[in-house]
Amino acid sequence: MSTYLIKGARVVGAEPTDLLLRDGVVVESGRGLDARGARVVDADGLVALPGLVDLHTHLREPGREDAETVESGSRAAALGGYTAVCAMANTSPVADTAGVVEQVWRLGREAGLVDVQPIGAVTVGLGGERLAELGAMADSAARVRIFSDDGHCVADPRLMRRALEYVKAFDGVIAQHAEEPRLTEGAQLHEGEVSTRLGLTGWPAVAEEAIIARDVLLAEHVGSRLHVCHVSTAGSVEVLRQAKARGVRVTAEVTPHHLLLTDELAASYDPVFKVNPPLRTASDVAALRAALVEGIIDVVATDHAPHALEDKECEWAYARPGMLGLETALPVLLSVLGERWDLIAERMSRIPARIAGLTEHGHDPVPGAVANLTLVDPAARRTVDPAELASRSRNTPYAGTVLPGRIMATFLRGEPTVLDGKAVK
Ligand SMILES: NC(=O)N[C@@H](CC(=O)O)C(=O)O
Ligand SMILES: [Zn+2]
Ligand SMILES: [Zn+2]
Repeated sequence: MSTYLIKGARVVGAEPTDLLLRDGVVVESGRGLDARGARVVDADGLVALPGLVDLHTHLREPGREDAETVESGSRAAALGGYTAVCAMANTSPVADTAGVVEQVWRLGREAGLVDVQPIGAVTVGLGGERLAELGAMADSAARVRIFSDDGHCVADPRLMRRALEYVKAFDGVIAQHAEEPRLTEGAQLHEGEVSTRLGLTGWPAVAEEAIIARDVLLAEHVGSRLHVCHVSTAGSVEVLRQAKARGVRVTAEVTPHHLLLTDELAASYDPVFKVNPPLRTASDVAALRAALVEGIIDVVATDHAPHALEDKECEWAYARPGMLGLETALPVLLSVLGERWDLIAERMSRIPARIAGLTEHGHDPVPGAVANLTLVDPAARRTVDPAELASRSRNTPYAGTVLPGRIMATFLRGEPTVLDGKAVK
């Protein structure tokens, strides 16, 4: 294993210090450390953060390797400053057995760019009718702890209750895609002024809020952990606020795009802005930002959703929903929050690592910690160019946008996955 000396990094924004990485661990910190044969990484002006952890990534393998693979998605993640990602189960075949989650887990190990933690499906084939083999997935080599039918809502309250009860045995969590399907049939974008103006069927905020309200009550009733995926409305924030005040074991995530973009973009009819849940209004965006700062929303998760060209470059109504996120998440958060490094570390690394039970992740790079970290240049500004992305897909909503911050290096267990802003393999 190699030894690296990172010179002059501001750990979570503090005064510059050197960090010595050896045998996968941060072994020493302080000013003017002796290189002693270590490879030196100049981090002058850079901020060191604990490696980012994404609770919600679509890697598309197995099944849609044309859109993304475990390897290409892992590379995109490393370039985005991530050291761990949780891979959603809506692959083909669905990750609803020990065999499939172990396959994804093994592909992640082979790629070796980030830790890939598979999420297991809640129901067989995401069909919403029968519980999948949750226990077998938990006991597998992949040690699954998060279960989700993401892409679909576990709409049946009895199944949702049973899933919540089942995962208690191994401190698992159900991550719900909160969408009452009967309220979103044929929906094309957020139900509001813009949908009325365009004459398109809307996806009402209440379809999300009604499921969150039901699920926090179910989680409270059975004493289980619930995680709410991609929260997108001001009303959802209020439901979560009340549940948390009562002590319900609920956590929630928001995506970078729901913190920055609004439904006005749908008026362009450019399917790159089609996503589920849909982009909402400016007042929802403001409420989500405030909730993230306050902690009503616990984490930022990308919902990185790569899609092949033919699934995106078509008419709005036929386009698949979803947008890329891994390579732009931190720059978007910097533009939304500014250089609030401790808050960023909390929402993008420490808390997501805790929710996922990834004990090696989410620790600040200080002596004794596993050397999972990323180095960010906060002074850099970059124009997003889809052609430069490591993802196999091109569906970023930020093409041509100038965003602050650049990830200059990422280390996974002391080995660089990104150096000088480029992937090392
Ligand atoms: N977010 C999306 O619009 N799409 C996701 C599914 C999902 O996260 O619900 C996908 O798998 O493409
Ligand atoms: Zn979803
Ligand atoms: Zn998703």
